[in-house]
Amino acid sequence: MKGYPNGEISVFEEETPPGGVVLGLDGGATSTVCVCVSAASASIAITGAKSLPILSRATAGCSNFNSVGEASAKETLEKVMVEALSKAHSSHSAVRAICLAVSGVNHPSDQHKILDWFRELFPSHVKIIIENDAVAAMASGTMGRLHGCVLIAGTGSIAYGFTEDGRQARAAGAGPILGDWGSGYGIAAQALTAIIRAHDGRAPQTVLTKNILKVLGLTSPDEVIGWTYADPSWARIAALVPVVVASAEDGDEVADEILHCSVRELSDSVKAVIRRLGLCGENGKSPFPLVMVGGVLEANNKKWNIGNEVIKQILADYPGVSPIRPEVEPAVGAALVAWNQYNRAVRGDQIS
Ligand SMILES: Nc1ncnc2c1ncn2[C@@H]1O[C@H](COP(=O)(O)OP(=O)(O)OP(=O)(O)O)[C@@H](O)[C@H]1O
Repeated sequence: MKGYPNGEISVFEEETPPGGVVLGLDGGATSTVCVCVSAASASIAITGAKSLPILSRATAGCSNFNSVGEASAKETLEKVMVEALSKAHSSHSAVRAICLAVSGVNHPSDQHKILDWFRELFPSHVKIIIENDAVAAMASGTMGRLHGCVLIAGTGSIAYGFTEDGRQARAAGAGPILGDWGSGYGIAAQALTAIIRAHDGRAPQTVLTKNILKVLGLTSPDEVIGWTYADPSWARIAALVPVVVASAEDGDEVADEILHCSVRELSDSVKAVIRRLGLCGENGKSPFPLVMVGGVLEANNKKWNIGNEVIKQILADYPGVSPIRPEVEPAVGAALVAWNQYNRAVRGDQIS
């Protein structure tokens, strides 16, 4: 996920800030980002409550253990935390809380596994929160509050929801083989399939053929077969979505139908989560936020705006939805979750 302003990164000349630091991690299929922020409760007031002042930011590769294996995922997460701490002139002993929001965390056993990796690295009083990366995306739009729904559509897609009493539900996000047709990969895979079907005479001709061949530097649909086998990585395929959008905007019905299918899939995923959690209340109109994240939803195309079409479909059934497009990146959302938990615990201690 790209293009967030992320606020100013303060150059912290001194040692660890008084009051310690918290870490927020967003671990995705493409990259992992860790931000280090001051744990002090005054830090939000300083920034006018829009975000947290970021002391440092570090990036690394994929940390989804389903994709790269457990050893590599652990090494990546550890490396990115060490780098963020070092850039903030801080150390493990200054850490007060961490939120690791990592793709691939789908079950309590995944949370236990990752907790086992890091429990010994930090003092025992450090609060370590392990969540799916959708949690970071949600929190990036709500100042760390976990209530409402988040829809992510980048290379992959997932809808995730949270009730105020802590229940969670998700829909889609099972990967391209298990039908995430609303994702960037899903859209592009359908477009490539449409080219092959048209070439065979099994489906109508489409301008997608000319447009995609041009972008890939190929001359015949037969060559598309070799192109996909050469490197079937999800992000490489998903990168073709802008060609599908441009073809639809030029009036191609096949491309247009693929985008409509994506809108249906994405809005159906959100609606399923809303229904299962009862987020819309008994009258169906209770207000709740819907955070929208990812390249497929964020793009501001000439005519075809997938994000806006998804919002329209959801509002038609659930008028209480307030769409939010976050101004900070998901790693900052993860830091807000850790910051909130830590400061809530500190306030609790002060009261008791
Ligand atoms: N103008 C556009 N309109 C629609 N989609 C676009 C546009 N530009 C880029 N995209 C798509 O956005 C997707 C990438 O989004 P993003 O960068 O959020 O994904 P990612 O972070 O790599 O994936 P994930 O969130 O699944 O880890 C790709 O499918 C890309 O083709």
